[in-house]
Parts: sequence; structure tokens; C-alpha cells
Amino acid sequence: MEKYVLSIDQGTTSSRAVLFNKQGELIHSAQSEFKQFYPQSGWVEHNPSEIWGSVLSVIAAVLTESGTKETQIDSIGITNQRETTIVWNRHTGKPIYPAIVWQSRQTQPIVNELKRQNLEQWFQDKTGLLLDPYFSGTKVKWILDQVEGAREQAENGELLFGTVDSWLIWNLTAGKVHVTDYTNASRTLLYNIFELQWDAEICEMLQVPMAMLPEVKSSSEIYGKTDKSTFFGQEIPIAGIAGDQQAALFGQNCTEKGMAKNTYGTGCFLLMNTGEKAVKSSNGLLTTIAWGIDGKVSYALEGSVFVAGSAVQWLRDGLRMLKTAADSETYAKRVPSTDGVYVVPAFVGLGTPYWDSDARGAIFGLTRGTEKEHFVRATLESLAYQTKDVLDCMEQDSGIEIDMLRADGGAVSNDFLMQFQSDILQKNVELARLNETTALGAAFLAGLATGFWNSIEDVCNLSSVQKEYSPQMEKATTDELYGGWKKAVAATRHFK
Ligand SMILES: Nc1ncnc2c1ncn2[C@@H]1O[C@H](COP(=O)(O)OP(=O)(O)O)[C@@H](O)[C@H]1O
Ligand SMILES: O=P(O)(O)OC[C@H](O)CO
Repeated sequence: MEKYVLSIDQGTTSSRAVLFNKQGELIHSAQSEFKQFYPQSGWVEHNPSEIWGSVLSVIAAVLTESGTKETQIDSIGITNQRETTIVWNRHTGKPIYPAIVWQSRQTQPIVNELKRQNLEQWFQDKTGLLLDPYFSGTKVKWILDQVEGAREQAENGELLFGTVDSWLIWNLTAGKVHVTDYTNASRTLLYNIFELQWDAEICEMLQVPMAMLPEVKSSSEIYGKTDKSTFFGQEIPIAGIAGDQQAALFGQNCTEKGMAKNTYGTGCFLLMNTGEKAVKSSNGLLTTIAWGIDGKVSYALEGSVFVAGSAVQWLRDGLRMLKTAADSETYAKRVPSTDGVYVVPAFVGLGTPYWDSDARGAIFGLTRGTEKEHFVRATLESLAYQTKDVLDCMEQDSGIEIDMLRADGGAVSNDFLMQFQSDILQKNVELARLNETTALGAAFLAGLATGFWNSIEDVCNLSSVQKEYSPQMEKATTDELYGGWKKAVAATRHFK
């Protein structure tokens, strides 16, 4: 019977299970959304038990719907929303607080205090990250500070911390395995990405007992097997882990230095492989671990755009200008330009390279002639401009010219957006055959560990390009358009 790798893609709004065959083809996938909790302004939380339940349900669905038997699964790869923080009791397996999601801002006061002590450079030199509530470290501290008795329990070794990969593996193995991988560790603000170990000084500074931390493993090895008591009824190796953006980088075959991908989802995450060298940024990019395979760690530079596809959702659900996200393409193509309109979707501040959490969205250049079409087009263009902001910094920091950008994520089906992206960057933009590159990356990592696939070269050969966009606009025109965007961003940041 044909064997498959099962990929679990645990994202911010939904969990998916995807089956891949030896040719890297998608056999079947199942998806389940779960509840978002917003207990206070700027806070975002999930129920860890609901996350686990949603993962079990999509695994069951993908097997049943495709008629696949558990014995046909070679291995499991896990990829996950990163930074999201869960603390649970090692004896009962019960979380002591909801999962604090990466987007959540409740640790801003802790971050402000660290900044006041001028510790930003100190943290960056160890972790490659900036001081921002985005990362896990201050979230763990917050839970231990806020939940009664938690710090004492943590000091007694009763509590465990994990990102979502750790939480899922703990549950899949019925509490036997507490691990994470380099990529997830590199997003915690507790891990020294240069020394490749948890940083004792940082843990002391944030009062996080090191006994809570998972063991950090490579991104491709057998960490443990599913426990028979879970519904699998048998022991399947869990053999790959990577944070979702790193998994997409791997699934897009960006395995060589200088290769870059951008994922256009709720936000945009642009990552460039910088090889064995960790490049420090002076432009607000993050230095992070791309993956660790066979004892070799590769690094990446990353830029995050907080609002991308969610700006299209805003047009659809907030302003009711669109029936579907895909309609945005039809409207944008009806006009030859935005007629000078710029939308800066700084709804939750601005990420790379500005890191301005106080900025809020703005619209410029309205005239009596402005129509819905211009407005929709300007919103889509903002995704491309924000990507250029990040990519320019990346080239500057790394000294590497990116010759082509690989794109994936929900919004790449928008033909207008992809063409405009290529125009604004004056670079080719390439769409992979399969848009499920995140799940594919995790599957590759798992299958490489078990011998389902033999080498990185082998998995690279399984990919092909679906579509390529090349610049159609004159550089002088795009320079002028981008100049207008820069002015719009500056004005937005001025208005506070
Ligand atoms: N045709 C389209 N044009 C523009 N945006 C789109 C289109 N289709 C989907 N999107 C946007 O892409 C996002 C969904 O992409 P997805 O990769 O599933 O995101 P995530 O993994 O962050 O949930 C939504 O924000 C949606 O508005
Ligand atoms: O779940 P996604 O796809 O929105 O990705 C979230 C990122 O991992 C956050 O860093």
C-alpha cells in the first residue's frame, strides 16, 4: 500500500492536516478553524485544549476522507504558528493559562521596562530578535507573574513551557516527550541563536526557570512516536518540526544562501536564507534560524508585515466593499492606477522596518474622483509596497541581491497583486506548483529523517513552478509610485 507523510499545520486561525506522497503531491487535506479570544484590547488568546482537539479532528478527517489507513503513514511533520506561548502542568497535562498568541500585546509593559533599561542591544546580540511583545519570553514571564502560585510551581519543576509544536508533541506522545526545534526556539527571546542553547542570563533576567524549557532538537529527526492510546492506535514517528515561516522557506526550496520567499497570508513574512552565517540587521529585520538538519544550522533574515491579507478582509468585512477577497482583483484591474490614492494599513502599528506600535492606518490622496476601484487597488498595492520596504532592508543588511522572490499564501492567487509586486520590486516573482508550501516543508523535514526521501536535493527536484511574473512597468514609474508610498508612511507615523 502506498505510504504518505502526514503534515500538521497548526496556524493562527485554523489547523490543517495534509497528506503527501513520495512525489510531493498533495493527496488530501482537511482544515478546522478554532476560536479566537480577545479578552482585552490588544490581547489575543487561544484555548490550548481546543487547538489540540482541532488537530485531532483534522487528522481524523484527512484519514477518513481519503480512505487512508494509519499504517500507511510513514511519519508526521509538524509546523506551527510561532511564538504563541503555552504553560502547562507536567503531571496533569493541563494548561495553567490560555495560549498567549504571537499577536497579543499584553506584555507591552514588560517590554517597555526592558527598553527603559536599554537592554534592546543585549537581547539582539544573543537572540537576533528585537524587544517586542511578539516573542514568547515576555509572555512566559507574564503568565508566571499573573497566575497565582505559578512561579513557585515553575521553580519546583512542575510546569512546562512550550510553543505550539511542543504542546502538540507532548500530547501526541501522551506526555513522554517535551521538545522543540531550533526554528521555534529561535523565536522565544530565551534562546541564544549563536551559541545554540537556552540563555541562562536571559532566563534569569525574565525569571523563567530553565527546568520549564523543552529540549531543543534539530528540525529533522525522530523525536518520539505517537502513543498507541491516541486515536492512531499505533506508533508513528514524529520526525520533523519547523515554525510555519521556516517550513514555507524549506517547502519553497530556498535551500541556498540568497534565496527568499514571501508568504502573503493575514500578514506577510519575508525570509531570506543567509546560509551558515547569522546576519545581524541594522534595519529592523530579525535574525533567526532557518532550520537545523544533520548537525548543520542555517540562518535566515526575516521581515514581518503585520497587516497584508487582513487588509483585504477589512475591505470585505469592515467596509463591505467586496463580497469575496478574490473580487479585489476585479476592482483593481478596472482602473489603470490608484489615481494618487495610498492606503497605509497600519491597523496594529507597523512591523519591519518601522517597528512603530503606535502608528495607526491612514488614507491619502482622496479627490472627488476617487472611486471604490481606486481604493481597493490602493489597498492591494500596500501589500506590495510593504514587501518592498522589507526586501530593500534585506538586501542592504545581507549585501546579497535577491534576484527572484518566491511567493506563497492565500493572496498569491491575486494576479493583479503578483504582477504589481513584480513591477514594484523590478524582480521576477515566482509561484510554486503547490500553494501548501508550509505543510510541504514540514513533510519534507519528516520524510528526510525517516528515509522516505533521501536528500535535500531529492526533495528540491520534486518542486516546479506554476507561474512566473516579470516586471512590465518602467523603473522610473515604479520609483515614483514607491516614493509616494514612503511619503504616505512618513505622514502616517507623524499623525499620533
Ligand atoms: N484573491 C485574493 N486577493 C487578495 N487577498 C486574498 C485573496 N485570497 C485570499 N486573500 C487573503 O489571504 C488571507 C488568507 O491567506 P492564508 O494564507 O490562508 O492566511 P493565514 O495562513 O495567515 O490564515 C486572507 O487575509 C485573505 O484576505
Ligand atoms: O499562522 P500564520 O500563518 O498567520 O503565521 C504566524 C507566524 O508564525 C507568526 O510569527
